Parts: sequence; C-alpha cells; structure tokens
Amino acid sequence: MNIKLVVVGKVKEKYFRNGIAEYEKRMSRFGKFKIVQVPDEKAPESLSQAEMDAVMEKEGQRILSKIGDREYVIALAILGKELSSEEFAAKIKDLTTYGHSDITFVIGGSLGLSPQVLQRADFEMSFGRFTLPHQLIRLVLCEQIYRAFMINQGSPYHK
Ligand SMILES: C[S@@+](CC[C@H](N)C(=O)[O-])C[C@H]1O[C@@H](n2cnc3c(N)ncnc32)[C@H](O)[C@@H]1O
Repeated sequence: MNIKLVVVGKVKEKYFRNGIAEYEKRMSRFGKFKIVQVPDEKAPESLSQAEMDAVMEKEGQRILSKIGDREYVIALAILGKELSSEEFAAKIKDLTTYGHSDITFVIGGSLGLSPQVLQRADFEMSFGRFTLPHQLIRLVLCEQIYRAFMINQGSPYHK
C-alpha cells in the first residue's frame, strides 16, 4: 500500500517536524509512506475574498499536480465526515480489499482547500469542527494513519 500526504507549506516548528519524522519512520514497515510538500502562497490578513480564492486556487493547482488518476483521495476538511479511529482503520482496510493500493491525503494551506481539490476528493474526512493549524493536523493525521495500521494489525498500540 502506498500512502501519500500532499500538504501545503513547510512545517516551521521543530517539535512538529520531529513528531512527523517519528511517524514517517514508524510507517516505513507498512509500505511506502511519503509526504509531498507544495509551496504555499503568501496570505496576509488584508486579502479580499477574491484574493483569498486566488490563493486557494493556486495552491489547489499545485496539490492536484501531485495526484495521479488512480489515487484514492481523502481530503481533510472541517465539514467532512467524522470517523472514529476504528472506522478509519476499517476504511483503509476496505480500500485495500477493493483494490485501492494508492491512498492520498490532502491538507489545505492556511486558507483551506480549493473547490477543485474538494471535487477531486473521493472522501472528505473531518477531525471535528475545530479549525486546526495545517502544521498540527499534519502530525495528527500521521499518528492516526499509524494507529489505523496498528489497529488493522491487531496491535495493542490502540487501546
Ligand atoms: C488552517 S486550516 C484552513 C482553515 C480554513 N478556514 C478551512 O475551513 O479549511 C488548514 C487545513 O487543515 C485541515 N484542517 C484543519 N482543521 C481540520 C479539522 N478539524 N478536520 C479536518 N481537517 C482540518 C484542512 O485540510 C484545512 O484546509
């Protein structure tokens, strides 16, 4: 199984980078796990709605350029469907069973995902209605993917 995260912008804080690197290391035994980072656009607070839309669209085009036709895309979106860790693990298992060997997760930049990216997504997943910073959600997603693989393996990691 190939798991890919397509994300916008660099992780500035070292403590997030260290956490993400730890889960990348742990995931290596489950197959390919890679994080593809696309550049972010400057988004000062003074932007108009049209300018914000343009930022999301540019970042969205960069995200879409990293996604192949055969990939099953899960977009992280506040208004998406909330799953428990067990349901998420079952979803990953089902995808594998039904022939999806490439699963791609996308996380938006500071303004969110463009409508084009949401349209491309096969599934929108929410971690609740709180808005989380894109750097933090990258770490949380890595941990939940690792947890899902551990659940599917029957490991005591998940309690
Ligand atoms: C700072 S948030 C963007 C906030 C933006 N107003 C929005 O509604 O998407 C950056 C990205 O993190 C992800 N994100 C943040 N909070 C989330 C949550 N509770 N559930 C799922 N994804 C979330 C989404 O991919 C979002 O595009």
